[in-house]
Amino acid sequence: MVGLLAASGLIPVGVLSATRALVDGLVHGLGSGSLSPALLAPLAGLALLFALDFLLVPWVTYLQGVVNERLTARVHLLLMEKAAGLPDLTPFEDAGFYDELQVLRDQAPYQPLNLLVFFGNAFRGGIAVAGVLLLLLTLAPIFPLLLLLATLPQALLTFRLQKGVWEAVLFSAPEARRMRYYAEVLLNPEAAKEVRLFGLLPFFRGRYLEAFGRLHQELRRARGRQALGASGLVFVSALATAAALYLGLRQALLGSGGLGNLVLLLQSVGSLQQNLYGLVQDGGMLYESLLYFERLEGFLARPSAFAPSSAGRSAQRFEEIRFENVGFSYPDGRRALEGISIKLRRGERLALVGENGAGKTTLVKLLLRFYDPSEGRILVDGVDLRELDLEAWRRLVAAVFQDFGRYALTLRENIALADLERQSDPGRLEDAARAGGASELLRRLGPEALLSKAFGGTDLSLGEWQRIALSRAFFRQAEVLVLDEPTASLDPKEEAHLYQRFAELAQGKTVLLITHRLASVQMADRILVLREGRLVEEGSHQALLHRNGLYAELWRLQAEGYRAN
Ligand SMILES: Nc1ncnc2c1ncn2[C@@H]1O[C@H](COP(=O)(O)OP(=O)(O)OP(=O)(O)O)[C@@H](O)[C@H]1O
Repeated sequence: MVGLLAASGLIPVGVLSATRALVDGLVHGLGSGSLSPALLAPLAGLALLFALDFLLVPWVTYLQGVVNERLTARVHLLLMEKAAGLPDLTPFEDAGFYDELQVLRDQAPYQPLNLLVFFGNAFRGGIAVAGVLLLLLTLAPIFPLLLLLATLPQALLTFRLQKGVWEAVLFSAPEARRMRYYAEVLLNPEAAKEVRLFGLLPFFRGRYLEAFGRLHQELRRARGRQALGASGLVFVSALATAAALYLGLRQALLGSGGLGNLVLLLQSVGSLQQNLYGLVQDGGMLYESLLYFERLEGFLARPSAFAPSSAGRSAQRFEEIRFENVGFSYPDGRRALEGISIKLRRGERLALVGENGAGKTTLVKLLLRFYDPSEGRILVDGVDLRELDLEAWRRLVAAVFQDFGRYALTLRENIALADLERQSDPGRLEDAARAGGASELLRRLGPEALLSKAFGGTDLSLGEWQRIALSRAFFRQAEVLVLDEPTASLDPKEEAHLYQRFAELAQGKTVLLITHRLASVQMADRILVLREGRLVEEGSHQALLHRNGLYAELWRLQAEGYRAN
């Protein structure tokens, strides 16, 4: 590609010198009535050069296309590997991280192409400019100097201002992100029902326009500065061009240079201006692309807050997990847990109960080491979780999260994601589906049913998706089973079924069950009651009822609802 670009950069120089030879030959043979060989050679040369120009363009485009596709895929892969490869969730708490990721992701489809196209153009333009200047040097050194004066300051200024526009784009990243979000609310199916019911189109449209107004103003200012600055230099440019043309004309009139030289000079002014200006434009865009790749590099080099995990001890099984005076604040300062000390023995079934925002999910997030505690420590058989091999530790755990994933994959894949090494084990798939209450679904749709409307498959109800999520957790035969509101979307029959099967399903596993349905916690060996991040009660169902505290109050409230009639 570089070779082809260099060749095409030399074409304008070839055209200029062939034109000069043509004009000189013409002057020489004027009146002879025949085509002399001195005319034929430049003529053929010109024809060849034009043809070559045509020939090179599609090949350069072809190569740029091929390299672009690969480069774009590579950039996306690097972003995916970085974002999903970070072991913790802390980066997602940081608006700067989001911004950075969004800018990098939004521009990933075109910055690689920009890099290639603008590098190509700038490279070709650079060669053309250098060639034309060298050619002018054969007339007299003053000519390239004057023409440079006519064009270079303008070019440099434009380049400097282009940087301003790019910085404005970066600066306005949060606005651009908001615009994108408002548009997505209206364009994506998730909010389609509420958008229609509540008539939200004008609201989100208005929000979009507000964000657009701010972004647009910023960009317009930067662009205005660019245009204004460039017009300021127009006099310098005109004077230098006039001087060069005057000198050339005088030389021609004095007979010290042929007519060919004058034509060369006239054409060079146009060619230089065009090429140099193009060079600046392309150089500016190239600079922008390079800034993108610089940011990408910075993002990829972003260190993780976590120490490398694979260096740690690899837990295969455990006897006891202990929270020692654990406290945790989210990176935005929100206090979520305070002074938690609990012990969880192998095979024990623990229920976590408490009002919304009490810290139940946060506790699980710490157990899975999505975050590290702000105070205290979590010990697995006496070893700090931070010193364990993180991957090995997580392999011991299966979980159904409140916001479980719904993947646009087949039913089988949706379940087998929890243990991809066993994904082609049909017996295991059936067992997991049975455990999670998805047997009937599996039978009705078949394992290869695609669960996505967007890709031409089918969709499920929320409760059916929850059964899939449960089956996924059971597919991974883990030591620890975390269930965060696992029955929130299940019908009463399936919920009852699940808890009837619970003893069998949880056999040999250590279970952490978070639920607001207190009827289901009775099967736990022990119940922990959290309130505002603190552990306020602990014991069996009976013991807690007896105690007549928060648990008993919540229990009575729920029981009354059922007893009312
Ligand atoms: N990413 C976050 N950043 C800041 N604060 C958060 C974040 N996630 C949760 N919180 C806050 O931490 C506290 C505990 O939240 P958590 O999700 O653990 O509650 P929970 O007991 O699971 O509640 P629920 O019953 O509603 O699921 C809440 O006050 C919540 O607002």
